[in-house]
Parts: sequence; C-alpha cells; structure tokens
Amino acid sequence: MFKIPFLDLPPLRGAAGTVRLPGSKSISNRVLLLAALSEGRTVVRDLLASDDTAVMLDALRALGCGVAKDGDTVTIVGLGGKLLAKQAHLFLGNAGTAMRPLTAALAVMAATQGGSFEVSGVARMHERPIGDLVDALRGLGCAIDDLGNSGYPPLRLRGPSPLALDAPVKVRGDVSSQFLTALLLALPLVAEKDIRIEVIGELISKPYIEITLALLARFGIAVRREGWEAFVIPAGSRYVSPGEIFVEGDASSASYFVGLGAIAAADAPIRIEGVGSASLQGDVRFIEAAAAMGADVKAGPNWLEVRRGAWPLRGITLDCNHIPDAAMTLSVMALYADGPTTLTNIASWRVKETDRIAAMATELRKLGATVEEGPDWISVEPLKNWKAASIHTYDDHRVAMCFSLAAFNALVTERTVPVRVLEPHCVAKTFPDYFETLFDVVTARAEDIPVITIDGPTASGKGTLADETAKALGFAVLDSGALYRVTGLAARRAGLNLDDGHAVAAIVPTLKLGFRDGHVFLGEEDVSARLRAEATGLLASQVAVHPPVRQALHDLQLSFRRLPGLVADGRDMGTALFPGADLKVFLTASAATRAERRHKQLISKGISANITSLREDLEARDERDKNRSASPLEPAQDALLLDNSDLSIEESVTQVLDWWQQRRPF
Ligand SMILES: Nc1ncnc2c1ncn2[C@@H]1O[C@H](COP(=O)(O)OP(=O)(O)OP(=O)(O)O)[C@@H](O)[C@H]1O
Ligand SMILES: Nc1ccn([C@@H]2O[C@H](COP(=O)(O)O)[C@@H](O)[C@H]2O)c(=O)n1
Repeated sequence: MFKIPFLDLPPLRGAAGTVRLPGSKSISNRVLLLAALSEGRTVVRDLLASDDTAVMLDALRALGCGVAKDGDTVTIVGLGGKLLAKQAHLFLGNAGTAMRPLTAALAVMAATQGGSFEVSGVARMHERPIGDLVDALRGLGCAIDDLGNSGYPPLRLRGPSPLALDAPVKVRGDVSSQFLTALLLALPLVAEKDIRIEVIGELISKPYIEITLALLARFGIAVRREGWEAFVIPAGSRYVSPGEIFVEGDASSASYFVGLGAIAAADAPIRIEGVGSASLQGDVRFIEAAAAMGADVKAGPNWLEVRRGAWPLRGITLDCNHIPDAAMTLSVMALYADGPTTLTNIASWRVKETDRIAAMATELRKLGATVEEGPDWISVEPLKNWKAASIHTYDDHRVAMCFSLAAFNALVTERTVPVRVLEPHCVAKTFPDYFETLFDVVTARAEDIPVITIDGPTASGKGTLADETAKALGFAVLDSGALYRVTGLAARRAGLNLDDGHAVAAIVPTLKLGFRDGHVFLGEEDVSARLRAEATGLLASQVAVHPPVRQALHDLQLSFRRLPGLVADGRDMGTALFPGADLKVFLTASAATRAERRHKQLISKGISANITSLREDLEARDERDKNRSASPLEPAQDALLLDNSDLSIEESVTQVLDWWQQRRPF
C-alpha cells in the first residue's frame, strides 16, 4: 500500500493482463458476523483484509469470539447467540457494514441477556445516520442511549429489557439498506415466533438485501420475502455454521478494472478474477452500465473479460439505484464519452464515507470538467481541455480508486496531464493494494514515467537520499552501484581478469540477479552485505571503467523505470542513463565528511575500519570514476548541486522534495 501523502499518476495509455480481486467487503463483514453468531467453528476463506474487516474482527475478539488468522483465511469460533462479554466498547472506524449490524445484534442480545455495549467510530461515522435503525430497535423494546447527536453514533446498547416481537418490526428502507440488513441479521437470535419486518418507503439498494438473504440461507436461516415490502424470519430460526465458506471477489472493486478495460484495453482484454455472472453481489451489474457506455464485456461464472468496444465511450443516462457504489466509476468514465452522462437516483451517495455527489463534482471540476449536480443526481460532460489536478479523496477509498481512471487522458488529448491522488492509503478500506494492482496491468510511455537522478562521489549519501526520496513519493529505486558491485564480485569469483572488459561484460547476461525487499540475490545467495563491503566497491570501480561492461548493464538499468516513477542513484544516471530525467541532483560532501560518515556506518555494523585508509580508498575510487573515458563521474549540465556536508539527511530529502514539487504542475 502507498502510505504517502500523495501519489502522482503519470499519463497512462494502455491496459492488459489479469487482476485477482480482493474479497468483497459486504460479504466479508456479513460472513464474519454470521460466523460469530453461530455456534462452533467457521472457516472463512478469501476474506478481505482491509480497515473495515479489521475493525469487525477486533470487535468480535472483544465480544469473546475465537479469531485465528492465517493469510486470507480466518477461523471464527462463534458465540452461539450467547454473550460471553457483558460489557465492551467497540471502535468501528468508518465501517458502516460493522456499525449497523453490530448495533442491531448487540441491542437484541443485551435486551435478552443483559449487558452494556458502546459502539463508536471516526468523526465521519458520527455523521452517518443510524436513527432509522435505532428507531426500529427502540420500537422493539431495546434500550439504546445516544452518546452524541441523536440519530447518529456513538451509541450505548444496554439491557435487559423486554422485547415486543408480536407486532411487525418497522424500518425505513429509503436511506440505507443496511438498516434492514442489520435487523435481518440480528432478529433470528430471538425468533421464538415468526418475526415480521416491514419496510417503510421504497427500499433502496435491493441487491445488498439479496446478499444478506443468500448468506442467511448459508447459515441456516430461510427468510420469507414478500416482495420488497416485508420479510418474515421463521419461528425457531437458529444459526448453523456451514463449516467453511468462501468470500467472492468484491464486485464494486471490479468496477475500476471494468472501467479500465473499457477505456484502455484496446489490444488485449483485462481479465478480472473473483466475480462473474454467478456473483451474489448486485454491483456485478455494473458491467451492464459499462457495456451501455461501450465496453466489450465477456462474463464467466467467476470471471470477467473487458476490452474497449465503442470509442469514445457513449454518454448515458442511468438510474443507478441498483449499483450505488460502483456507479461512481461511471462518473469518471464519463470524461471519455461522446456526450453527457447523467446518473440518477443516487441520493445514498450523500451519506456514504463522504458526500460523494459533492466530492465527485468538486474533484471532476478540478480536472476541468463541466459537472452539474442535484440532490440525487450528477451529470458529467466529456472533457477535452484537461487540467493537472490534485485530487482530494475525503478519506473515501472509492474516490481515490475512481480518479485513477483520469490518468488515461493521453487517450483523448495531446496536452496530457498527470493526476495527483491525495492520501492514496484511503484505499485500505477495501483494496489495500489497489494502486500496485493497477500498475501491474497498465502501460505508460517510458518517457512519461518520472525519473529523479542522484549522482555524486562515493559516500556522499546518494543511496540514503535516493531511498528516502523514493519512499516519500512511492517511487522505485535503482541503486546502479549495486549492479557494478555484483558484476565485480561475480567476475572476481569467476577468476576473470578485471582488466579484460569484454570478458567481464560477457558474464553480465549470465548473472541470475534477484531484487527482493531491498536485498540483492545472486542465484539463491543474498549478497547484499557482501556487496556493501569496501573491497567490493573497489572491484566495482575497476570493472566500471570498461565501456562493454557499462553497455552490458545499460538495458537492465533502464528496466527499473517503472510506474509510478524512479529515483536512480549512481555516477552517470543524469548524464548517460536518463538524460531526460525530470530532476537531476549532483550530491557532494567534503572528503573528510564522507570518510567520517562511512567510518561511522561501518563501525555501527560492527566492521572495524580506519578513517585515514577509508578516506584514501574513497578518494582513489572518485579519481578513477572521474577520469575514466566512459561515462565519467561529473554533474549533468542541468543538474542541481547539493553539498550536504552541513545538512542532515532529513534536510537533504526536504531540499530534493522541494525541487521536485517546483517541477510539478499541481
Ligand atoms: N546528510 C547526511 N548527514 C549525515 N549522514 C549522512 C547524510 N547522508 C548520508 N549519510 C550517511 O552517510 C553514510 C553513507 O551514505 P550512503 O551509503 O547513502 O552513501 P552513498 O553515496 O550511496 O555511498 P556509495 O557511493 O558508497 O554507494 C550512511 O551511513 C548515511 O546514513
Ligand atoms: N552509475 C554508476 C554507479 C556505480 N559505478 C561504479 O560502481 C562503484 C560502486 O558504486 P557505489 O555507488 O555502490 O559506491 C563506483 O565507485 C563506480 O565505479 C558507476 O561507474 N556508475
């Protein structure tokens, strides 16, 4: 996950490949609660690992459930409907799928078994309505205290208190379908007689209720549905664990890749694994909306293949009540259409993680789009004159994921712009590795992928500065010195004459190099520590003088230029490898400072060293690097010089990030 303040997406141009979706959020949290209410053990496979499931799991632990995690499999030992803990304070973040059902289940259990439970969340959760559910539960006889504003969390659920289950339980269905879901999940716990739930108003988001009913059936509860107006939980209902259950991929998350295929999969399709025509989730019907806009979609039971069909996309007008979450994706696809796109019946957007109608309208306008909005609709015009924009994400995962599709503006305009996504880690709510997954299947022109080069003499701090800068921007790192070091080491081990450039160059293609978690592998051997030895540095500078060796390493170094960007450190990054780099830094420090730092570095690793000979070695290495004919160590003409003799690491990084920001259009 990109845990950084912003992520810049350079212009993207194509897409192809296979994406495996994370588990559905809606199914994951429902299944966890059902497993917790059942008796015995339930093995839940392919569970979504995200913020929302994490708060649910924490809550279940606090209530006394057994929870054992092994990768994306979680085993729950349920309560069998009996409260083990009679008091708990449950923090539920911004997870509506945890807040609403837990409120109902705990209110009902506290009423019948006694206890006191507080449920709270982040500030936005305390602005998300729950009053209709609370009213329904109070109507039943549950004792619920408002701990903040009436009608919103936080709440206290306490008991015992007598329940009146003879009359129908009434709940509004026109604000959030989660209120009805919460009652459907909670009331089987007390269904000694038939319990009838009646919906007031037009029920929205019906497909989510279908998920609830299907999962209830898997756990032994056969709810009788009377149209969408009434639901009857049969007398004697009892949760029975299915033993093992698989969570299907998240259909709402699929929408970004369906949109991606429609916009950018011009040659080969995007294959999406984990949802398909047999999916329980209503958002799978997003494919119909995407097809109406022009996407070419094929569907199997648990997979989708999407490629570009009509281009430009077609503007549409669509009632999106059945796909409220996925529909947000359409509003960004609309930028690539041939006419306006109007999405209606989306009032629920206003009470989600943020006011999504306002958020989408504001951020689309930043890109230059003409957008109109109403209480329950949004209309977006196609965009021709794109502006580089810094997209605010409102702590809303879907805003962040949707706007990644704006990075394909190169497909409709000559004047391409990058897109900055602020706080990209908000995707952790449902799809922590969203951007990594996206980068695996999209393509950009190499010259569009930003590069920062950091060249300079030995021990000036290039590697440290490159690592920290890359971390701040989410970029990859090329430690080109490591490639010369590994070549020198391998040549020495092979007994080669290091003055024979052709012989040394010939072993480069045979090296079985691996780069994993910041370590360098030669075959199966982790040679990272060996490479950092001073002696290996000297071997490196000996082999680095040969043009054939430099040529042999050339393409390998270029291959590090990957999305979303690269920081490359070495001696000739700005002069030879990336002459068009967006920012070039030439980093220096006095020889005395550098020798002192290297000395400290070695001593801290428990390696004894002599500061005078270290200084002699590094000066000798610098001399050789400066005076060789092939790509000598020298600043590029357009490099910015940074002498960090008197700067801390943090100050150096801040300087480079300032220079970088000055070059950005945001
Ligand atoms: N600005 C700085 N202030 C203090 N110490 C620093 C600074 N920059 C780097 N260092 C320290 O100096 C040492 C050498 O830094 P680093 O290994 O990054 O240099 P390098 O230029 O990449 O070296 P080489 O050329 O040998 O690969 C490290 O211990 C690092 O923590
Ligand atoms: N772009 C580069 C990088 C390194 N070298 C040579 O490798 C030696 C080791 O580099 P470190 O950065 O790991 O210290 C260095 O002294 C150079 O001779 C190079 O030529 N070009």
